[in-house]
Amino acid sequence: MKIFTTDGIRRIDEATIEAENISSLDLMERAASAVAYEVISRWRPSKRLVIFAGPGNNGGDALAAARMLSEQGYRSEVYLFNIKSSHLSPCCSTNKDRLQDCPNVEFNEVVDTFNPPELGPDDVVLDGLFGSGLRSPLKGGYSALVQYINDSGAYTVSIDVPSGLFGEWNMGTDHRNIIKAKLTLAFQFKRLSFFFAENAQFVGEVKVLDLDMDERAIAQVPTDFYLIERDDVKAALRPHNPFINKYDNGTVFLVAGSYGMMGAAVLAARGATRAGAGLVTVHAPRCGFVPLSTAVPEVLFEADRNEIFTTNIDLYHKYSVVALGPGMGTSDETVDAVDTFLKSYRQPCILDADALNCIAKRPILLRSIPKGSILTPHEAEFDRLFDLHRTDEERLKKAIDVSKLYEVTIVLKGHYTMTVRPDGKVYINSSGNAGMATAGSGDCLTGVIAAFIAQGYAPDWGVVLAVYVHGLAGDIAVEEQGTHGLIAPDIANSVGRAIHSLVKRPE
Ligand SMILES: NC(=O)C1=CN([C@@H]2O[C@H](COP(=O)(O)OP(=O)(O)OC[C@H]3O[C@@H](n4cnc5c(N)ncnc54)[C@H](OP(=O)(O)O)[C@@H]3O)[C@@H](O)[C@H]2O)[C@@H](O)CC1
Ligand SMILES: Nc1ncnc2c1ncn2[C@@H]1O[C@H](COP(=O)(O)OP(=O)(O)O)[C@@H](O)[C@H]1O
Ligand SMILES: [K+]
Repeated sequence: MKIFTTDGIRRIDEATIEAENISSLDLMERAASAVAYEVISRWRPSKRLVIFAGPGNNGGDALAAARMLSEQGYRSEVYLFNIKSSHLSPCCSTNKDRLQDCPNVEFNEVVDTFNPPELGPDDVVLDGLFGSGLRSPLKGGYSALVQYINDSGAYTVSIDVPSGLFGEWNMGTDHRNIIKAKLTLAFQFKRLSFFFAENAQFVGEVKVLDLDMDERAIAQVPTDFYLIERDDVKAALRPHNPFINKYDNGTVFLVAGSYGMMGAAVLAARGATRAGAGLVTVHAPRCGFVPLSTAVPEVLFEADRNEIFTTNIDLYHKYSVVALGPGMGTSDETVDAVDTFLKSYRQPCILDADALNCIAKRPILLRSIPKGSILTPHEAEFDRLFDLHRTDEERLKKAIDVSKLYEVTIVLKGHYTMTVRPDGKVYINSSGNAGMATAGSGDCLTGVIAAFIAQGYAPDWGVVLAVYVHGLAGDIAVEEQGTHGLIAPDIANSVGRAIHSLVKRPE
């Protein structure tokens, strides 16, 4: 699913109006009736409803919803903010007029002074102050109003977006000036800002309301942001050819593990084999031989010269894909080995965990990363490489820049893992759960990504599929273990089932 910018959504609104030969007011009726329906399906008419409407079309939606709710027997107190009678948008103005004779509506137009109503936790607030037309962070009286609503404890339902929140970037906006919705009723599309952890406190539960926007415009309006969902992955996964042999499924060379961290190598290897790699070789220090051959007997072991950490990454065979990092440690000798490897290996590779930490210890190595490589940092690893970032938004912006600069794909791991490609496209993952915040789950992901690329999926798309599959494996495993009990081996062992549930069976 495409995630559009505010500008893109405006273009789709306009295209819908033109294609269907309707007016903005008609589209607003559609939007408002979807909002009213949500209110009716959640609360009884006796619920106290306080509606705040701004001067633009977001306010128009709120006024139209008040009228529709009144027709269904809901009482509401409505506050329309038309400060100094400046101007209402035409649709807002028409809906103000239409509201005048409605029963059950206590209408107040705030022109200069605002006497706030008493609000408490038993009340429902409908927030139609500002939507996608917000031009700058709220301040002054609006800021005070937002804080008043937030402090009241009322159940706040935001129309389209929480007022004060921009659809994309919110750097520099004081968080006190944004409505904290319990429920956001987004028109047709989620917004990019909804996916950043720092904004979860504003958007609350998100429900997307289908306004039946013009399909052609949705297909044609460009965007750089995509939400990856089950159907996208299902359409892309290939079933096995019955005559396949293991080499057709690709070979993975995994450099992972060190004394005390062999579990990381085990999890990465298990992720790779369960995701369908034909043959997996693990290069690890000698101390890894017994744990690896016991825990994952299906993989080959290649011993480093050193007993406890990796010091020499030599490739004696050609592999479909090479992945470095899980549990490797960052001893000086390992940093040297990563350095030598990056300067001699010219194929794209996968760099995770300690491979990234080694590069962070010697940042000049960033320039030696083969073009087309895939980096899979969690937020601390990313910040070690590219400076400290306070928010997911800042981190994503930086990832977009460095992905272009170094021509690498960056998988920013988190609740919504974002895969950032050098062409500026960002793929937001929708699978996975909080139970996956457990040691080793990222190691498993490295193996899954390696396996997808080894099997011949184009790396830039294979990585997106692998991230989804890994999250789905977590979702399958959490059904049995719950979020508290989930551990990384559960995820690795569910990867096969995840793929099995997605692959189309041959007819
Ligand atoms: N397009 C369609 O067909 C449909 C659109 N729909 C709905 O329309 C919404 C977008 O409506 P919109 O474009 O009118 O913008 P909106 O968010 O109401 O705000 C604009 C007003 O706020 C003011 N203002 C802005 N920033 C401010 C600030 N910092 N501080 C103070 N004031 C500020 C701004 O003032 P101005 O900049 O003009 O001076 C203007 O008066 C969208 O989210 C959805 O809910 C649906 O009905 C479906 C059909
Ligand atoms: N709250 C969460 N919701 C969804 N997925 C999560 C959550 N927390 C972590 N994950 C996923 O689990 C993995 C954790 O990776 P990472 O932090 O590298 O783990 P480790 O280093 O212990 O192997 C990532 O794929 C991440 O997207
Ligand atoms: K709003």
